[in-house]
Amino acid sequence: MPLASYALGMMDASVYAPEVFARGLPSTPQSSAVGIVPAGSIADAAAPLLALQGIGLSFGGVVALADIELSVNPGEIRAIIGPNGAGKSSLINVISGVYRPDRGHVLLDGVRYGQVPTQRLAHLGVARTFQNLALFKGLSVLDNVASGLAYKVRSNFAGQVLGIGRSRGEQRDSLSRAGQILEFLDLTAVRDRLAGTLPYGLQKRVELARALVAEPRLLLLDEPMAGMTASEKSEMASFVRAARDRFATTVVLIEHDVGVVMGLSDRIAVLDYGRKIADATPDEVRNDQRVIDAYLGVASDNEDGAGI
Ligand SMILES: Nc1ncnc2c1ncn2[C@@H]1O[C@H](COP(=O)(O)OP(=O)(O)OP(=O)(O)O)[C@@H](O)[C@H]1O
Repeated sequence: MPLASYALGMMDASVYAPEVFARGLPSTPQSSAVGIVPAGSIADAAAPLLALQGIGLSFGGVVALADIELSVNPGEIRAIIGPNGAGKSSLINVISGVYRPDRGHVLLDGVRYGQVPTQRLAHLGVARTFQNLALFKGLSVLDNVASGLAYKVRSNFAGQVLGIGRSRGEQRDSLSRAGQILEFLDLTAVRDRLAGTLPYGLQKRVELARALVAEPRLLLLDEPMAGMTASEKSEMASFVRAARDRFATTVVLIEHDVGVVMGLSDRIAVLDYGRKIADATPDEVRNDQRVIDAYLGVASDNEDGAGI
């Protein structure tokens, strides 16, 4: 069985959306496929791509998020920063449908959604990477990236195993799209290597490629530069910016390296004890006394805060 078929066979192959093979994604998610609920009005052109309204989330007695409002415009690179325990991971898990908030709503293009099974997230036009690498280490780089398109495959498992009919065409399309993304992210030289044998920084870039291959409307990056060297971080920042420019993808990222965040983001939301204490441009955030007291004054004393 070809490795790509193996990867595709492990994924949800129940829904196929041929339009996503073309550049640009449909402006309305496939609500019937994912069980999302229209918010009551059709999104207008000026609406943010992502809106969080009054989000609250607690774990037992611990308030992780309190009354969070966030509005992310199409094509924006938006960072979420804050001290340890501030609520960053909780927020990205709410946006990506892993957690259902106790209060409030998440709207994508004006359409509300709640808890979404991970394999359904792609149908909303949302892709994410993970803080800890989540690649198929025993598969090639090419097959890993092609697996980012598995949710579109409509052929059945037998077709994939035998490589016949519609399945063969879908596989060819997926591998061809994966090859293009690898070229874009300067990974062609390692396309046939097993993902698990690559240096850590390259594996993080392969994860970015897998998330990008479906040209998501919203790309969520969970600490994309964690564990990287300074030069790898700056390279990754360039690729994230290039991806936004090329695919008009909106990016929301969590990142501890404040120096990288300041250089990469259009706007930055700062969390502290589950509350948003600032939401502004990098320059404004850098000079915000509340942010300095809660975070930057501390962050600049450690390695991650260098260069703010
Ligand atoms: N699954 C969970 N169960 C119980 N408490 C949790 C859970 N996840 C998060 N918390 C708590 O919610 C608060 C916010 O945590 P969260 O991980 O979202 O913060 P963070 O800003 O991502 O922190 P870090 O930078 O250390 O990753 C913390 O007090 C944390 O202990």
